[in-house]
Amino acid sequence: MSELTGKVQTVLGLVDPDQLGRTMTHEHLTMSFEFTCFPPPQGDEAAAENPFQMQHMHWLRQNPYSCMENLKLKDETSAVREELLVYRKAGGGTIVENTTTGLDRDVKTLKQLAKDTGVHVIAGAGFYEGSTHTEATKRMSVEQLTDIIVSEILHGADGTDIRCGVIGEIASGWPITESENKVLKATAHAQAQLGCPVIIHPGRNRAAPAEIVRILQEAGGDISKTVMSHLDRTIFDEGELLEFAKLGSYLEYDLFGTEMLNYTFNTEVDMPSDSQRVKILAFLVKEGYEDNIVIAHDIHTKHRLTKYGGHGYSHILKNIVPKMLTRGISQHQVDKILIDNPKRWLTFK
Ligand SMILES: CCC(=O)NCCS(=O)(=O)O
Repeated sequence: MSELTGKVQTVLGLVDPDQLGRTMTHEHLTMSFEFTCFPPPQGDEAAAENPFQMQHMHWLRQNPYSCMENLKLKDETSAVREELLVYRKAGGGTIVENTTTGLDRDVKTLKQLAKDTGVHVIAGAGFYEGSTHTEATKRMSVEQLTDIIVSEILHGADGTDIRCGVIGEIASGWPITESENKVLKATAHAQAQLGCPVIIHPGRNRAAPAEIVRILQEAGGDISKTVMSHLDRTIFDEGELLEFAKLGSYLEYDLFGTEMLNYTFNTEVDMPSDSQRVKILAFLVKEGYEDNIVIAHDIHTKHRLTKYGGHGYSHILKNIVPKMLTRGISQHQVDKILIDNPKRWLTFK
């Protein structure tokens, strides 16, 4: 038993799990994604330089990662503050903010946003994808990486006393690199010490989620306290999804609000629509996985903010929940997905 046992750790301190309310389990409130910038489609070079105006929004929705300006969510703290106030009004209580080292994590801003808006914010410990690992990170042993993650939860992140309440998003590409493998093992070791929640961003390959679960399990991780993110763009076959679900992690559909034809990160992938996402949730519920589902928007670019005509952090509460209720998911099951499952996951053992 530690002082964390039975509690949830927000950027403002420990809270009773019952205080969380409706929770988006995978969002970003401030981060940089400039390192992912892709060249625009041929002939569209000028479009990537367009100002953020209504007439350019359709292009941005189709090519979100080809406009450098779009990748600087960190410049939008005032807009995000306004959005969080709307989120509260819409019935939201908590946001899990998964920005880890490599994405320009800013826990001081998270703390200020939580104070200003009354939304519980839970910050993420650990490291993003291998391409963002510094040479020093790559040289570290699993033990050194574990110590850093544990310290971000017990003492504070980035030279502050602001403590993280979840490990992740811990990200890997495909195939998993040596450095990513060490970070995954360190994640499992830290989780075994602390009894804390973990959230994973798998590589964009259907084999990635199960491979990561295997690595975590072999290193002593607790899969029942682990969220597997981004299943919307990773596993498409229903049989494969059920095979993965049997492994016991939380199953996260977290790209609600994104509808794009050409998914630059993996052009083989047909990104589902929100209606298709709801259909998959209904399928998982029918198959008995209502206690494992969590959902979110994973906002990580500017164009998804309502300030720029995007869907914002309240889209699920305002638009997706009513749709779920018309597609065979009961209010009780919706409450499990938005309240009970996140609460159970986020509570330290
Ligand atoms: C930092 C945000 C992030 O990693 N988002 C992942 C989006 S996707 O891989 O699912 O397209």
